[in-house]
Amino acid sequence: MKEYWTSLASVLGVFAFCQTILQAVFPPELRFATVKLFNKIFHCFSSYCYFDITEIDGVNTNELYNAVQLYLSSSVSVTGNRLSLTRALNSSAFTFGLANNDTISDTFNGATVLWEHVVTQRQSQTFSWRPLPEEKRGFTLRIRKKDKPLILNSYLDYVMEKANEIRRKNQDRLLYTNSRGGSLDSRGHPWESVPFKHPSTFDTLAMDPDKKKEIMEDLQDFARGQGFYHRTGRAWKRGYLLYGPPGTGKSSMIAAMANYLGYDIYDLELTEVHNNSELRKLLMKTSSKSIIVIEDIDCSINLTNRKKTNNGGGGASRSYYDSGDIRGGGGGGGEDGGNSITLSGLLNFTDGLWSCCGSERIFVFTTNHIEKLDSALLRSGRMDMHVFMSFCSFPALKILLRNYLNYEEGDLDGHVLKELEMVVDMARMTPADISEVLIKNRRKKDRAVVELLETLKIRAERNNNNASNGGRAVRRGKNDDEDEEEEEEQEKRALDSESPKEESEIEDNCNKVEDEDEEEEEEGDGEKEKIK
Ligand SMILES: Nc1ncnc2c1ncn2[C@@H]1O[C@H](COP(=O)(O)OP(=O)(O)OP(=O)(O)O)[C@@H](O)[C@H]1O
Ligand SMILES: [Mg+2]
Repeated sequence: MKEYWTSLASVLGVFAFCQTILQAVFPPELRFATVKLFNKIFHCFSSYCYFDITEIDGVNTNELYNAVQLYLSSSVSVTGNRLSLTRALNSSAFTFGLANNDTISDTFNGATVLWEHVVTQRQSQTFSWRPLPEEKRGFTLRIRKKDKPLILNSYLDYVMEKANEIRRKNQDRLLYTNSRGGSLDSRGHPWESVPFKHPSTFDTLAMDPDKKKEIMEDLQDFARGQGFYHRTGRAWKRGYLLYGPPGTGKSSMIAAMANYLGYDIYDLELTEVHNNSELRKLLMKTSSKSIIVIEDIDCSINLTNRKKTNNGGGGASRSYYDSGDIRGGGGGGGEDGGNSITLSGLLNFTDGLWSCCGSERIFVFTTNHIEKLDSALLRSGRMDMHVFMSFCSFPALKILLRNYLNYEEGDLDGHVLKELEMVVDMARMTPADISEVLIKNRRKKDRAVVELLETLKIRAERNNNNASNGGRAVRRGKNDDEDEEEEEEQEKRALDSESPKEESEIEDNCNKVEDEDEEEEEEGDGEKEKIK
């Protein structure tokens, strides 16, 4: 032990002697330069190079720092001994982090890198427009010099991508709205957000299973289609138009889409947007991987501009090109003089050059009255997929029975099922109406089914009577020389062909819901014949 202390004392003596010599040889003003020089010489011969990624870059937060922190959280949670734990606002998951001044190694394409989390006290408060944290934080990335091209080209991109993935997985989706009449928040952001917690999924959505599958596949193709969109020179976006009577699940479908893809929702309140340029700014502030929704599009956009030049229906697309608002059309026209958004502004929003300022975005418009929409708005490329949300069909009814009563197909009496199948189409009830009947009696399953069957039968009978009364009224209005049999045959043909059937269904429903006016039913039939 004595020997140990003696040798330690001699080492310290030598160290003190060297320090004295150094101080004598190098005056204080040269000392700093000498250390720098030694550092440089050391780095010249070292096979490593170092990159500092500081938390604050000038006055802005360095996105790469946050990304690295998140990226490392996935590997750190497995290997680290001392970890920092955080839970971000709106997040439902904990995030692990590298503790202060700790290191972790990572490999990428065969190259090994070392990350160090460097935390130091900020020496003096330098001048800044905003208060800076007391600690200076950053990551130092150590890589071999020979790996530099590989790491700089692809590793950092990979880190960013992985971090975004983790963020999406950890963070609850957000629902944004612009309902502040165009004012900005303290960060200059025009959207305000709340966590998006809608529980609707494609599993709970009551609709035709084939149609549902088609939509889910379309969404998947879109989400995985970066290469395809790039190759074909198309902006990476897709438009869906959901149309149908109220209470058929249009809003529920949007929530299911967001939950399926893990996207945020931007619910655009058009009545709060003052002009086209404001609309464009809102678009610019939306993020990728999001769904931009305009509900009840026929009610929210002022179509008077269209009507001014629209010579009575039919010429909708012509009005787009003829409209005075199109003067500034290429760049989002109409904003120069007006203080309201125009149809051309909306078209540019969905399809103009500015619509590609982000990527991987879905536009969803909903309406109860597709016939009121301008054909320019409906064309492919803007609204790529038109989804008719119809009255409750038998397959959809089975989904509702499963959702609300926990009934699987085999649980119900075969005879009851057959009866339900027979009346459900004729009843033309919306899933919302049927849900209400089921919710009311959800504690007494048998009663729920009996009451549902009764309601369906009553509605079916009423519709049947209405149809036969309406049919008679139409026939009364026809010229005497028209052959009745031929008329009936034409009606049958119209019902057989799919899309006119859907259109007539909406109109029939609207007539029923709004005023059940016989005259409107006549108009509906006239319209149906136009489509034919
Ligand atoms: N297809 C459906 N599947 C499951 N539930 C549905 C469906 N349609 C409607 N519902 C139920 O009815 C309620 C209203 O539906 P939703 O708001 O989606 O209808 P909507 O078509 O958007 O109506 P509106 O045109 O009035 O906006 C929902 O909360 C949901 O519970
Ligand atoms: Mg809705």
